[in-house]
Amino acid sequence: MTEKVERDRLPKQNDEIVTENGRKYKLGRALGDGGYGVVFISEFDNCEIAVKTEKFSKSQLKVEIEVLRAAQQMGCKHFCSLIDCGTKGKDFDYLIMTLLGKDLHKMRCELEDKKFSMSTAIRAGIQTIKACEELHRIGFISRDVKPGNFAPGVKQNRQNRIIFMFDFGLSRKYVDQNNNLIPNRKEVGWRGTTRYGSLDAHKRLDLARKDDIESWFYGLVEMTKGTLPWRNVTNRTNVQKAKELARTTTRVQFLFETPPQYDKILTMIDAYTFESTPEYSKIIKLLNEVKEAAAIRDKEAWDWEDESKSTTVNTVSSFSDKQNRASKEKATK
Ligand SMILES: Nc1ncnc2c1ncn2[C@@H]1O[C@H](COP(=O)(O)OP(=O)(O)OP(=O)(O)O)[C@@H](O)[C@H]1O
Repeated sequence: MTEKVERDRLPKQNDEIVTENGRKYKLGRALGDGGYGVVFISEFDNCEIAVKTEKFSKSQLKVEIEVLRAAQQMGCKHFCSLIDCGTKGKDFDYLIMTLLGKDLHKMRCELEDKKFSMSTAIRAGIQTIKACEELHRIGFISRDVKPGNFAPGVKQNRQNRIIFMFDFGLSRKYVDQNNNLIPNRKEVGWRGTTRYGSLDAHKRLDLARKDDIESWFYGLVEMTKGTLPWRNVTNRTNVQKAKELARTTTRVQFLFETPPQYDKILTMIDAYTFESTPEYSKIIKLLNEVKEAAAIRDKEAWDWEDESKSTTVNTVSSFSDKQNRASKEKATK
């Protein structure tokens, strides 16, 4: 009788990961549940760090490692440092990186009125588009830009004023070795998270830098207003329709109580094509105009640092397709 080979076993709290060169990481509590894995807290050199693990056969960590390596080489500001990485047999892959705080989606949902102050929304908007610009500069697109994939760093590392981009499981190179754009592959299928997906993502088209910026814009509006018109719509085609209407019939409601600069930014984004280089500086300039008009200063506390504003409740995130697929798989097991 052949013995059944066990594989795809994720580690648990209190397990130890021993790397190829003998470093040991004792896993603490789980910080988050990803699509096919778990992120744990751990310690290295007396510093708290994060350990992302993914099932061996489903692992997307290779591309994440590529992104973090490239970001490190190019001195990017809005990315975690890659501390270690490896594979444990046929069980799981792991990636060890800088610890971050709670993501912007969780942080917003924990606020009393579920929306950020203009000061936090604008400053988070500027930092998150800068993170997208850095990702694009190193040759990758995210294809899953959303507030849930950005988080501030932690005080321990003096990074609590910086917002980081994380989760590159759906990322892809958009340029080749010679830095030429990879040609449009036209129809390739859905990628990303329904709530923040670009119109071209809904059309299942190949995505480009402009799609990351369109998703970033939906996140900006949500952080500012606390909601998006398609928040409670589950059917993807109806979400697409709502996004299309937000350009025409419902544009005024969509952008109601947002600064007039947001309207200009949306017009700019909608003019982009697959090949366009988004005008990051122009968009940041418009956001800086909002900052100046409202006398917002960089030193101000973030909303989540202000205890009077926070209610700590459990939040339901907007799940990516990877997470949805993984939970369905779990449920059918
Ligand atoms: N460096 C980090 N520091 C602290 N927490 C983290 C870190 N990286 C990830 N997390 C937490 O773990 C959760 C899952 O991480 P991540 O989004 O990278 O996993 P994923 O499997 O790619 O998830 P998804 O299915 O959303 O694509 C995050 O929502 C976050 O709460």
